[in-house]
Amino acid sequence: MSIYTVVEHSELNEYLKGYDIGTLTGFKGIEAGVENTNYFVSTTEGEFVLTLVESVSAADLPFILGFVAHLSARGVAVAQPIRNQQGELFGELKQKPAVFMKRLAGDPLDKPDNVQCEVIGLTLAQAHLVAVELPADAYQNIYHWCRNLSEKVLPELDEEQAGQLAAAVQAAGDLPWSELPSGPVHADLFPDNALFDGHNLAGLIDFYHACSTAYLYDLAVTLNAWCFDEEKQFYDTDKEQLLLAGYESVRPLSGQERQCLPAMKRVAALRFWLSRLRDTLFPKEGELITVKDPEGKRQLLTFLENQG
Ligand SMILES: Nc1ncnc2c1ncn2[C@@H]1O[C@H](COP(=O)(O)OP(=O)(O)OP(=O)(O)O)[C@@H](O)[C@H]1O
Ligand SMILES: N[C@@H](CCO)C(=O)O
Repeated sequence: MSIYTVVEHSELNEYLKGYDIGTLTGFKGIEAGVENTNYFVSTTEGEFVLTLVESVSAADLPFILGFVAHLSARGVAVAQPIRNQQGELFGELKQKPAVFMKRLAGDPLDKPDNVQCEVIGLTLAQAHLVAVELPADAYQNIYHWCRNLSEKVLPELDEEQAGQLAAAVQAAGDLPWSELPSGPVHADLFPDNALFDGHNLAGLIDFYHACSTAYLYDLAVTLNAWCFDEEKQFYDTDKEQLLLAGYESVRPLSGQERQCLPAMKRVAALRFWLSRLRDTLFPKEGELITVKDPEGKRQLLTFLENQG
């Protein structure tokens, strides 16, 4: 469980006065999640989720929340952000940016099935199609991000892992990043960021990694997260084909994107190996914190490297 910032009843009551979503009837810290503080909030008007944003600064939120609001307005299945009485998508509580979203009905997935993989592929492509309408602000060069973080992490690794990490970072730099179609993307579309009710997708959540970068990177992150079983060390090719088919039914890949996909899956594995290493080696302070195991992502990278 990750609750970095504790909110008292009186503080939430006061904060709610800036919104037109009723008065507080109850709230509870949410166990899932790694990076932000989340509460389920019940009011006289309905059910909401309050996020105290710990992982990015307020300066990043107009892009992130503007992206989510745009997806929601264009009919993509996402949690709808709530505006306050000033029309803003976030305010401040306990000196943290604070966001209200409508609470979705479904549950986060643990192990997706084949149909859910197809649905998520289709939804991801819908998001990419609609993202094209927005300026590609907050561009993130994933290769530079990996290279910078690797410099911090490398001295802490044994020789074998350091060698693997350095080689993977170098390979990430070989991709033709500037030629690949880019725009705003989710960038962290793991199964726990998609709420499903059976096979019905209630919506995508947790856009706090959103940035503008190659759509293919977003697809690779999603493929790895939905199709690779970290416990069994098994990349499910049926799921991969279905997710890709769902995606391409809406947004077919170009020849160049298709050619770059295997290398991009390795970049996506590297990216999350690095962030999990960072969170393990340099943990944030907090009340109750969950850190995911970096080893699963290193093994995924090894698996993908062996595939060639
Ligand atoms: N709009 C929503 N509707 C219903 N439940 C939600 C909603 N937003 C968040 N949740 C719940 O809160 C949990 C944590 O949310 P979220 O994944 O955004 O947290 P986080 O700390 O940013 O996590 P992550 O580790 O994925 O970065 C989700 O797993 C889900 O149970
Ligand atoms: N989805 C990430 C954690 C939050 O970004 C991971 O599994 O490492």
